[in-house]
Amino acid sequence: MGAEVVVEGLTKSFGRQTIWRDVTLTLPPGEVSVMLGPSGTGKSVFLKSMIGLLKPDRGKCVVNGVDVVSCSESRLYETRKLFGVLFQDGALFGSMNLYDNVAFPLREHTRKSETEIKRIVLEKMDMVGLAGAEKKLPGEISGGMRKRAGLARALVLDPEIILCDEPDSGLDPVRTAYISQLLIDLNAQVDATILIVTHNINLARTVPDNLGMLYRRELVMFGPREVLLTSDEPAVQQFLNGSRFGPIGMSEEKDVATLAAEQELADSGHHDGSAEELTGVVPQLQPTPGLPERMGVRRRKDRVMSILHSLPPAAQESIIESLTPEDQQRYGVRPHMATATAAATVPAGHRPSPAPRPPQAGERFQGDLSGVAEIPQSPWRPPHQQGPGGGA
Ligand SMILES: Nc1ncnc2c1ncn2[C@@H]1O[C@H](COP(=O)(O)OP(=O)(O)OP(=O)(O)O)[C@@H](O)[C@H]1O
Repeated sequence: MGAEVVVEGLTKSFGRQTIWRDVTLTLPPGEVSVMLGPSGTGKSVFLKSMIGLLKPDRGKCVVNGVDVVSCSESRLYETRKLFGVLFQDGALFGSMNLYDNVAFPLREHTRKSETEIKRIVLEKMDMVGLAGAEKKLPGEISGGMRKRAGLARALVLDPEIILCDEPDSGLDPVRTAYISQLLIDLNAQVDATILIVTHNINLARTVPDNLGMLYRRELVMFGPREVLLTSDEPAVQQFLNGSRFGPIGMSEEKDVATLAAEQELADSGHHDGSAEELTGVVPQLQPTPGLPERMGVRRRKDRVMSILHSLPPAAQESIIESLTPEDQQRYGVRPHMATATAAATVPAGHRPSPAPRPPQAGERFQGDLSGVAEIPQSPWRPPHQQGPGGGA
């Protein structure tokens, strides 16, 4: 199973420019998470900070008990071996064929024989659908194949955590769908913790177990995918719909006058440029038939049900609806109970419309929804309730 990554109060500036501040989140072991955010919000900087390539000003990023922000160079070197990274452009060596590119970390960081290296390289190239392409040079293959080769290279040291920087960049929608499926299939096979940064909405809607968004130098939210996908936060809705109308502007947030002018345009029927008004939670991608079941999904179910009462009602409903009738019975929940409970706890005339604001990073939903779910014996506890060494 992949490692848990606990990020606490992480803050990063370049000179006087704060990129993001007080980022706090936990990547649950073996689950797939996506970090969304408009261009330039510091998603790549976040990934680089997690592996110690950039030094945050404050905060922690703890992996297997080691804080990569403050640890010694030698511990950082060791801890980095737990990570496999797919950089935005694949970061392949142009003069080496794919075989040598994928073999590179093994030759660099291990003492394995060439026979053993060959076995591993061929296995990983097969996993990413590149069997037979070993002799090709990066310049001779498509962008999608370069991403796959980058992923194969990220896998050779059997990482516990895989970081993917915009795996969809430069790919058409069909190739993006293939790479999305590949990421789910890889997670099913290796059970690694995966964090993907992207601004691709389709990937964000269909791939992850958890979704977060960086915006205005902060983590707007991070949690089970249903929280962000049912959020009525204007910046989140605008981003998910790829709309010009909303608080996110061309290069920064908009002022009140611009927002009012936009509202007038919208009211007069002007189209906002978005392709479609998608709302809600679409089904998550499943591993290709024949591959193992994703263990992360099983663990996530117990984990999410243990925090269900802290989530906004719309997210709760979506989670409850995604359960089988047997699971609903096992957890003691039924459809519509979250919204009914929420409505019952708010005085008539003061009902939230349409749903209360979802919890921000580090903030809990304020409604009285305790007792919505009864959790059977589950080893998972939120990080702040864990003792030393606690985990899933
Ligand atoms: N080494 C650096 N020195 C100074 N500024 C930097 C450095 N690296 C990144 N930045 C700045 O940090 C900000 C965030 O950059 P980053 O590449 O992380 O954004 P992003 O969210 O990944 O964007 P995109 O989605 O376009 O890839 C940008 O303003 C960038 O110019």
